[in-house]
Amino acid sequence: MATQEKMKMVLLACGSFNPITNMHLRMFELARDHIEDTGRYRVVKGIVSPVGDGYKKQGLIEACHRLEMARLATESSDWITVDAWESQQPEWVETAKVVRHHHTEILADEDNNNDDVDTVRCGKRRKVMQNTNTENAHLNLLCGADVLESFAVPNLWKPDDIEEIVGRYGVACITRCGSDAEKFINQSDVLYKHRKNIHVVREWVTNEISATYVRRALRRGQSVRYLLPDPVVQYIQEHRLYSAESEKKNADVILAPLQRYSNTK
Ligand SMILES: Nc1ncnc2c1ncn2[C@@H]1O[C@H](COP(=O)(O)OP(=O)(O)OP(=O)(O)O)[C@@H](O)[C@H]1O
Ligand SMILES: NC(=O)c1ccc[n+]([C@@H]2O[C@H](COP(=O)(O)O)[C@@H](O)[C@H]2O)c1
Repeated sequence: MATQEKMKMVLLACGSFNPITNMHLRMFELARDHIEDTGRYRVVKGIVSPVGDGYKKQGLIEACHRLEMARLATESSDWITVDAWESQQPEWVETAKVVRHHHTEILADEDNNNDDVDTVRCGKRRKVMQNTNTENAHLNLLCGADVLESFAVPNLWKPDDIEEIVGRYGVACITRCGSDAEKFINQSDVLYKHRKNIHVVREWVTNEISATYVRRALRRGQSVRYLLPDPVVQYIQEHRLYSAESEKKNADVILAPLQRYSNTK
């Protein structure tokens, strides 16, 4: 019996990463195991995409620091990378747009690879269409169950964006204390419709490392070692990040998506 070719899958995590924690890295490993276990996919890449400063979340420090910490955290990984595109946009970018951007990049990479193969085979450059198996490149948004549940918060997500993310691309959702992903999917018509595109990934070692907790510990001068990769702990110390002052950033500002969608009514 011919073995079916596995489809390539890229995992994209969008978030504040303020700062990136060991749990963020673990999410990638958990999702890769789960998705490869289906026997249908080969997870080839993980992308960390820190949100831009325009998101205006309380306590969000500058993107350049969050990016650098994410880079330090992933430098020893052979499959997780950091991408600066989202954080470099002048305004906050909807997650659906970020997903679209990365999917386009992946397809372009695939085309280039196919092009190269063909160039070698034919000895001359020509436009290749027949080898371009775009069906083969999949991208899932990787997130915690809290993000999935945030789809129900009024004025936070555009319904079309949810439909696009879940229907066209798919989601890998890591369970989180206090969230019931399966129940939420069952209660949401759009998520139920696309339930086959949602991988609910169970974290059996319930783990509540959160960036909020890490920032609080840092403000109190408590150790955050082993919650974050060592080079990230060092970077935070060197740059004296996270203080009572930094936590006040954006305190009186409305979160960018709430601002954008409340104004369009
Ligand atoms: N302990 C955890 N379990 C499951 N998912 C998590 C956990 N921590 C973070 N995530 C997920 O990681 C992604 C990026 O995290 P992000 O930095 O935005 O949130 P966070 O760590 O919860 O930060 P904050 O505490 O500042 O809200 C999100 O999809 C979030 O749901
Ligand atoms: N409408 C949207 O596209 C929308 C709304 C809220 C949050 N998000 C994204 O979800 C992520 C959530 O980050 P936090 O959990 O740190 O708030 C961020 O990347 C943010 O851009 C997207």
